[in-house]
Amino acid sequence: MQELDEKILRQVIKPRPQESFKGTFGKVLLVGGNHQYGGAIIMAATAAVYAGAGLVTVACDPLNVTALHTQLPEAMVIDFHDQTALTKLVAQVDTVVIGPGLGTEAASLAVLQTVFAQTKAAQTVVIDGSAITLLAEHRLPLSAGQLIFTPHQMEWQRLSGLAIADQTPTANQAAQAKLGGMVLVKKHHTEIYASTGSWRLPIGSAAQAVGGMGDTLAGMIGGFCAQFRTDVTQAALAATYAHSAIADQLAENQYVVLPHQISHALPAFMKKVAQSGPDHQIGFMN
Ligand SMILES: NC(=O)C1=CN([C@@H]2O[C@H](COP(=O)(O)OP(=O)(O)OC[C@H]3O[C@@H](n4cnc5c(N)ncnc54)[C@H](OP(=O)(O)O)[C@@H]3O)[C@@H](O)[C@H]2O)[C@@H](O)CC1
Ligand SMILES: Nc1ncnc2c1ncn2[C@@H]1O[C@H](COP(=O)(O)OP(=O)(O)O)[C@@H](O)[C@H]1O
Ligand SMILES: [Mg+2]
Repeated sequence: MQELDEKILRQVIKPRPQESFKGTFGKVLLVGGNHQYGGAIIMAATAAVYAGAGLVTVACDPLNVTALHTQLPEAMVIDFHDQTALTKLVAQVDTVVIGPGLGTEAASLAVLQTVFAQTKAAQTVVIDGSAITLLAEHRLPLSAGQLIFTPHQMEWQRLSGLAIADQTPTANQAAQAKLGGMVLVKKHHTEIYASTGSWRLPIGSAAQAVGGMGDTLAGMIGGFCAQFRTDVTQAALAATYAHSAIADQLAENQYVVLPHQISHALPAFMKKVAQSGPDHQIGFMN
């Protein structure tokens, strides 16, 4: 297992080409946010927008639209119960993030089935939160897209069948091989498994143990994969590293770090990375 380090940031986050427009930087659809968990999809969408995705659309329960637009007017929105609109939109995006606050009721399952059935091999699909729990409960046919699973340890237990105590690197790698795609087992020192290797995140702290922290990571991964799509694995690794690197910088002066603070810090952090040389310590606050 390789230690992930700061180099991954510079490998992925480059100065933007000036000959460009919003379409150059990718289209992301985020699906989730039922009646109970509107905050989750707002945090995920905020992360995708602040990470630099060119166009961001949210498919959620219409109850959350006013709250979403109050925080994030940059995002477009559709009702996730509208199967026709959802199907049409899935076909138009590069990346789908599904699961933050999706819930596990019948309507949530129908939404997940539509997204899985409509996504194609060229698309990246980030599967988080309730989508992982639903998948573990219902054993659905998987999406044809490039899959990135982002379970916390209990979600990984549900999906892989490995009890938390048995989630060793060897067992996790074998479970990833069976599942396909990329798997981030989120915890203190998150582990990432892909068919091309495995990585351990050596940074991050208990200041991040706040609801919504994973929703924010899922949105960041979506934003990075859509924008830096030449290598989706590298993009997901860079997003994971950036999420905790920003949290560590904020935690120098804060007892807890709120998920939205990571998103709000992203543009300045990414600017520093894009203009930094190989020996430069990246600190967006200094
Ligand atoms: N503001 C919002 O709208 C928010 C909405 N959210 C949305 O809620 C949905 C449900 O997601 P969820 O993660 O909250 O619940 P679930 O999947 O039942 O897992 C919790 C169970 O697993 C256990 N557990 C063991 N190890 C663990 C570990 N390392 N990390 C975490 N848990 C661990 C844990 O143990 P316990 O805490 O009880 O000791 C408990 O028994 C999902 O869609 C998500 O996006 C949230 O993001 C919050 C903010
Ligand atoms: N003690 C900790 N040390 C480092 N990272 C942590 C710690 N606690 C939580 N995190 C990080 O916070 C995120 C939590 O994800 P998740 O449980 O899905 O949150 P939520 O669903 O509430 O958004 C993960 O990225 C995890 O690695
Ligand atoms: Mg989560």
